[in-house]
Amino acid sequence: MTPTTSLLSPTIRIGSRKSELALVQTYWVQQQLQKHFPHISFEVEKLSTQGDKILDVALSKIGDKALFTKELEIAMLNREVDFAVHSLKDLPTRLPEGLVLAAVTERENPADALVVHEKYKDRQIDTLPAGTVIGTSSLRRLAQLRHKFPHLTFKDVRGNLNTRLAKLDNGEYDALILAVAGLKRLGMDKRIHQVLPPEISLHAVGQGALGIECRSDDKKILSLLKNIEDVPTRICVTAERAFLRDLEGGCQVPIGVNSHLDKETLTLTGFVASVDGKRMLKDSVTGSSKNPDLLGLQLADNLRNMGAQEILSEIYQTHR
Ligand SMILES: NCc1[nH]cc(CCC(=O)O)c1CC(=O)O
Repeated sequence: MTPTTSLLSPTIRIGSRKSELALVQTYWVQQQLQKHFPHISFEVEKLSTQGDKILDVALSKIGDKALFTKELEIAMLNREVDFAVHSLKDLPTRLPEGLVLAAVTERENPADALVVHEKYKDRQIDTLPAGTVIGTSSLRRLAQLRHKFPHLTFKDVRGNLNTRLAKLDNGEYDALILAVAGLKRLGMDKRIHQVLPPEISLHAVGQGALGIECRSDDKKILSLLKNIEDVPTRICVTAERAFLRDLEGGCQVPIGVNSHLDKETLTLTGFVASVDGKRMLKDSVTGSSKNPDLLGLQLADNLRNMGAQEILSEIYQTHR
């Protein structure tokens, strides 16, 4: 593609959250675009979202799913920024009128990682002693780990990655479950003690991928962003997001996925669980990668037929 640029082309403004991880991700996107379009100038506008401000409330108790994205979306609709870079897993499956998921970049390892306090450096997730205090703020991680390891103790943890790791090191927690992707992007690979396999932890929808959102009528930005789209990642996350969109209701729910693309064949695995981890419904579907939405909907249907709706309705009643 030939860069559409001239001396008169205005600076393109990229919206980002202010957190260290968000900025690393946004600067990476800026750099990729800069390689494709050396004559365009890109600048990063740092905005604070509700999720960056409310740090003392459990994420599962804050109803708003657009916690980490709303302020950026308002800025796009107000034409204060041209597009926004998100961790795709923080981007709601339904976007506001006038905005689209313009590009999805190549996914980092989407798995969850176990990070341990020094005193457990010789243990793995399945050899941690009873009562070990695990920090997580995700109902998905909580339900899956309670299901497999009911003898462990779980405690909510909030704050950015550095804050969480400090709370681990000072003994407030014995271990944390964090995304491999976030740790890697911040250069903290060394803190990854164990990458949890899908049999233990299915990841969040979109985990490990970046989602870039822009105004649906902005043809110039849409075509610019297509240059950094990763097609295999787009196929996987399209199936994952269709699955979640079809099942989720008004609040955070214990839902996880795994997708595997082999040439033209996509396999999507997903679960819905009760928060206590006692009921766990899991299934897989396989089909053509040409219609990933369909696979997501099929998997949601299968889980509903297995009784997912009952679990979800209970969660909506008690967590509201
Ligand atoms: N909700 C927090 C969040 N949003 C995105 C990431 C990093 C991983 C990713 O890009 O999926 C994290 C941290 C975590 O889950 O440990």
